[in-house]
Amino acid sequence: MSWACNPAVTSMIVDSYQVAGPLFVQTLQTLFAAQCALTSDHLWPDDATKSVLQDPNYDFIVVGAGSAGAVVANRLSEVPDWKVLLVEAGGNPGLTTEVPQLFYSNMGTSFDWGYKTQPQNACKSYTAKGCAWPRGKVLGGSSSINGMFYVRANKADYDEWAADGNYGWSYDEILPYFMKSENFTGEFTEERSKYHARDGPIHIVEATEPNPFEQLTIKAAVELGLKNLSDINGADQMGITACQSNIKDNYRYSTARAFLTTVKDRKNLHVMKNALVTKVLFHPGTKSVKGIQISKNGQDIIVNAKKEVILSGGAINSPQILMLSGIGPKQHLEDMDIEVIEDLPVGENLQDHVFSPILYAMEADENLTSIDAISSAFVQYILKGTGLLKNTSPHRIISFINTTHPDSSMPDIQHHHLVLPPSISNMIDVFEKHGLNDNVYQQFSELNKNHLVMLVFNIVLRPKSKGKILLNSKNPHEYPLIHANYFDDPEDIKTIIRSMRQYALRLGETKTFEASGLKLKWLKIESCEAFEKLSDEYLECIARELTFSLYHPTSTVKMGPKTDKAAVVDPELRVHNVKGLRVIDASIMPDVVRGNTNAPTIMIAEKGSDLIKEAWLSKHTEL
Ligand SMILES: Cc1cc2nc3c(=O)[nH]c(=O)nc-3n(C[C@H](O)[C@H](O)[C@H](O)COP(=O)(O)OP(=O)(O)OC[C@H]3O[C@@H](n4cnc5c(N)ncnc54)[C@H](O)[C@@H]3O)c2cc1C
Repeated sequence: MSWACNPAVTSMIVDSYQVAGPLFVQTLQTLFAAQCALTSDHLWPDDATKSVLQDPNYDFIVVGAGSAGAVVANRLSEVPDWKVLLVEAGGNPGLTTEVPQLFYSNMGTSFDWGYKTQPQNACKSYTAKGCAWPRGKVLGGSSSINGMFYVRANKADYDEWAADGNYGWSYDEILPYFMKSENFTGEFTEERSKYHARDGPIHIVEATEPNPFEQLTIKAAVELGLKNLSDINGADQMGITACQSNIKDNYRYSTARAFLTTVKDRKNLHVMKNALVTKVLFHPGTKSVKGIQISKNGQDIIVNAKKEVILSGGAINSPQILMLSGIGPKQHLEDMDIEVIEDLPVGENLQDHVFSPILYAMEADENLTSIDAISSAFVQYILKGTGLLKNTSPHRIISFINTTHPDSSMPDIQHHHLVLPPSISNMIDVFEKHGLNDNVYQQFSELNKNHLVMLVFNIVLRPKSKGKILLNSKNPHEYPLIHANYFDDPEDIKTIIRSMRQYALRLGETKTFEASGLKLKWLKIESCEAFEKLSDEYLECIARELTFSLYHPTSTVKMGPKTDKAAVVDPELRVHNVKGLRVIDASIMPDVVRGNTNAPTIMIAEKGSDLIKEAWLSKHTEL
């Protein structure tokens, strides 16, 4: 039982705070009640360490209970004869992961691996000279800390995968797998039924009750010629929309909720938590997988897989585990003193959605985010399930444009619009959490004191720059090195500047923005002051200083046929030339998709699970 559900503990804490006044006490009680209702341990699968130690033999072992791994573990354990072990480095979700509006507050907590990129000619305004890369370390993985935007990306993404020799991955072939996991709760028209389904485990809601800032952003974008889309996951992706989200009854619907709580009592599914998988083990002298090694509480535990090991550790950790196990670039493994099992380009081809924001601000009431306002928002949320905490409004607006071929059905730029009420640091300190340096942070805080700030993200959807993941050492507890290589290819800078000029900067010229009082603002960045304001050089300088990740790293374990020298797994997600090992997560995307990556990762997991069933049961499951 979570301590928040233990009345003896909570009343002792509440009593000791009586002196702080009734509102504070009420807030505390509300928080405890909320934590208990939303995240009590009884919701999540029990830890199976004892059972694993008693009998460390499974048919399938899934590594990582994230967006993909939770799905794979669920789908494989649908087969009653298969004994499945799911191993996760993190533990149960908590209050801040489950309340939608608090999504940003998980950064830098124990729910976040807290990665940083290596210093480079970008992310320059950060104290650490590297960009922050949050990743979920908790059941549900990054789906438990993400922004819950439900976006399937562009049809052409998947048709390109198929055209490159990845049979079975064209849009028409993968659409049923998106629909398989979906429980769409919005209006269900005939057109919608071509793309959406209502029988899957993940609840998808439409963005109802638009906030005034969401409405004005759409209105301004329409003034600029963008189409107002009714379904971002329907026939057309080009335009602007208030995005669908994976939320149910006002709380986050992560893959842990959708795929693990629902089957937590399944006898043939064991979940081991707070356990780090350190390597994949092979039968001596072969390339055939024997099992895995796990580190838990300082103890090494070996577990055997009779059929397969599936890595679902995500785009940073899956390549790390592969390399620690001897699968990776030969020279790099030798440099790390690791015995080479198979020479493959693991960790290369790293792609991410990089962005730089343009700022707008308007004077606004500081009390919006006062402690009192936040306390009453909590009370409202818990008692009635209403108010600002129940969803991600006013941040739900996204748009897609093509900056070189305006009529194309494939975007090269995506925009998010983050709306930060005055003194947001009372609630979520986005800039501080990213580790921006004092100069930038102080200016932002000063502006945000009595101004609402809107950040318009200019996101490069198909970066030409590619990075790589390398081991720092052969110690599995040491973080790998992330070379993001943002803007290595000058085309990416040109694309971001086109987005700023064609969209972000032009928003300020619309009648809608002018009437709203939102005005363009620049933070003063020393190194950019030498350039003429608004010149290409100035905008490039801003992009290299104020660089952010949209947290979409992919493609480090690239899927492709044997003829593709950059590929690590085949179109059935099996590691090339190795027996009994698949990778199923965001790392297998041949190229990052043109949109947010969570729904595509869940689709990959649905299809990957079916490929495993097909291989071992010689038949497809019903779709
Ligand atoms: C802050 C944030 C916001 C985002 N917002 C959105 C959004 O709104 N919409 C969207 O579509 N996408 C969003 N994304 C991206 C999306 O969530 C990811 O692309 C997706 O979750 C990746 O899924 P995955 O299964 O590949 O990895 P993950 O979901 O990260 O899962 C990997 C799991 O493996 C575990 N693991 C790793 N290594 C080991 C090990 N050695 N041993 C045991 N366990 C291990 C991890 O702890 C984790 O639980 C966001 C991501 C972040 C971080």
